[in-house]
Amino acid sequence: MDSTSVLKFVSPTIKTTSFYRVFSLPITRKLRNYGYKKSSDVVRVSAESTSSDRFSDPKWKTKFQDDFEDRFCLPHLTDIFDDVVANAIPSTFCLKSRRPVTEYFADGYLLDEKWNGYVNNNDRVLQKVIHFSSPTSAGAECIDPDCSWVEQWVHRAGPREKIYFKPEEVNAAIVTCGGLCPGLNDVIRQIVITLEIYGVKKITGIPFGYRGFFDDGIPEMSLSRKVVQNIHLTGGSLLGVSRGGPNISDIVDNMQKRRINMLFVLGGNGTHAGADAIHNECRKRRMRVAVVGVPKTIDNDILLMDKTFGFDTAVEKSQRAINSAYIEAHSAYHGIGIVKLMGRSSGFIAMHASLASGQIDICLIPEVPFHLHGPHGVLRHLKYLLETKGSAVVCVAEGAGQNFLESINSRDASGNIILGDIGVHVQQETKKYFKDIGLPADVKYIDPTYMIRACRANASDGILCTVLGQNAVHGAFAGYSGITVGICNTHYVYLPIPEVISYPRNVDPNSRMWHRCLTSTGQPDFI
Ligand SMILES: Nc1ncnc2c1ncn2[C@@H]1O[C@H](COP(=O)(O)OP(=O)(O)O)[C@@H](O)[C@H]1O
Ligand SMILES: O=P(O)(O)OC[C@H]1O[C@](O)(COP(=O)(O)O)[C@@H](O)[C@@H]1O
Ligand SMILES: [Mg+2]
Repeated sequence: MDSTSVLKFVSPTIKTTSFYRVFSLPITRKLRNYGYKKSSDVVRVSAESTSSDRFSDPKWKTKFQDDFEDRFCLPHLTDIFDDVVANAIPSTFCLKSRRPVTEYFADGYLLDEKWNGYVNNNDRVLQKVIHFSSPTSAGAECIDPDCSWVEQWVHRAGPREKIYFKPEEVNAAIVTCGGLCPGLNDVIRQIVITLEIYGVKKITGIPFGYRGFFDDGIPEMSLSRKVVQNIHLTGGSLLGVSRGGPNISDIVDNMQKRRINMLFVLGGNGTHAGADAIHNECRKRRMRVAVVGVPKTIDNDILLMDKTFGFDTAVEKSQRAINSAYIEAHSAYHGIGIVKLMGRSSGFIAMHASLASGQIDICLIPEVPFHLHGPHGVLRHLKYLLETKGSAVVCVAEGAGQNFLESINSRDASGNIILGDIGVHVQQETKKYFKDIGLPADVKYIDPTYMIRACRANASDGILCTVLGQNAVHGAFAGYSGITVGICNTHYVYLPIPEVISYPRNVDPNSRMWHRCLTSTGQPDFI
């Protein structure tokens, strides 16, 4: 396959809002997925397949930045309603006083103070903080063949001094979709508490994901600080979750019927695709509605963020399973422990859990192909480990090695491909291999998936959920819609939904983190 055909092949799946996107990270990752492992390859491929005079334009950086700014511009009620600017009011979210504040404002500021703690609409956060000097640097993400540095700014999250909804007119709803994830209750709690601080009285919980908009048999839940006060002390979602559900038009019909004008949507890529479609449908119908997402993905597979809530907890909770596998393996004669961890298409949990434990000899993730059999295969290395160390522990992400499994050819209610069980497969192949070669091996398999997912959030996720939940409400009051919240280089940001879900975020096999994992496990390439 020549380089041009690679680009042609990948381009339909990529949003090409402009030429400059060709050199941006999404394609870099996509190309790597198609066998171009080094950044140098990526740049070479890209450079060959586009006219090089683009970069000889002295203004290309400015154009790139303008394009970036356009893509990351946040949809706002003022885009479609002319009168909302005039109707914006000083924020009712008071940072400094417990008194009712509206009467103390003049032009949005407390009369006696210059500082008010609000975030200016023009505040920005730098999206990329490393200047890679060469495309061959580990994990390099280059936008041109020289790996030039171009500042890429995204919008800072937080309370604004002007708000576009009168709290007494707000009819807020919260919905949690997809699979469970530690921290869902923490986010629900913070959204409710923050809405109440703004002065909102009508807050509804939509039960069981998008399904709850449709099924009249499932009663909605009225939410208040009193109801949510202690919900973060348990895992799961107070509202329930589900996959699949009604079409967008039916959801928006239902929102209209219920007069919902602020919708907070907690979920992963699928949920966010739904949230963006709801936002667009509301615009089409000229509804004054703010739709704001909070990314929930235990797999950590959403783009542009340091991490998503629940991920830290998942890594922490994995430690018990890994340690148990280690103890079992270590205590047996020729013991092999295998642990399967979540990660449909991204191996972040497996990689981080392996790094954290220091007890893993082999970490297998979807992003890095491997052989089980053969001279360089996993099984041959396990034999070596038994002979040299006496035991071994394997951590495998659920999406790894799917090429070894017969495709089940079915999808869940949301359209996600149902994966084969790679953990069971590795266990069975390991047992068979050692039986065949006549070497005793005591193989133990642990799958802690649902025990991990159902846990309550740990302290660091608890903080992340708190900030994200609060910022979601600030974003809605600020008049944004079709946005989501995230943490970017330790700062909190708002991002347009399409930018974070254009494809799943993956572990970069050329990143320092994956290399660190390899250093820690000591595993060779299994190819
Ligand atoms: N492309 C899409 N457009 C609209 N809704 C979607 C889309 N993909 C998934 N959904 C809906 O979003 C919800 C959650 O999706 P799912 O894939 O199960 O979880 P996650 O949000 O964690 O990826 C489901 O109700 C599903 O029907
Ligand atoms: O059993 P379920 O509900 O289909 O969930 C399994 C999936 O849930 C996850 O934990 C997270 O998936 P979502 O982000 O789609 O909720 C995946 O890692 C896993 O494949
Ligand atoms: Mg998903």
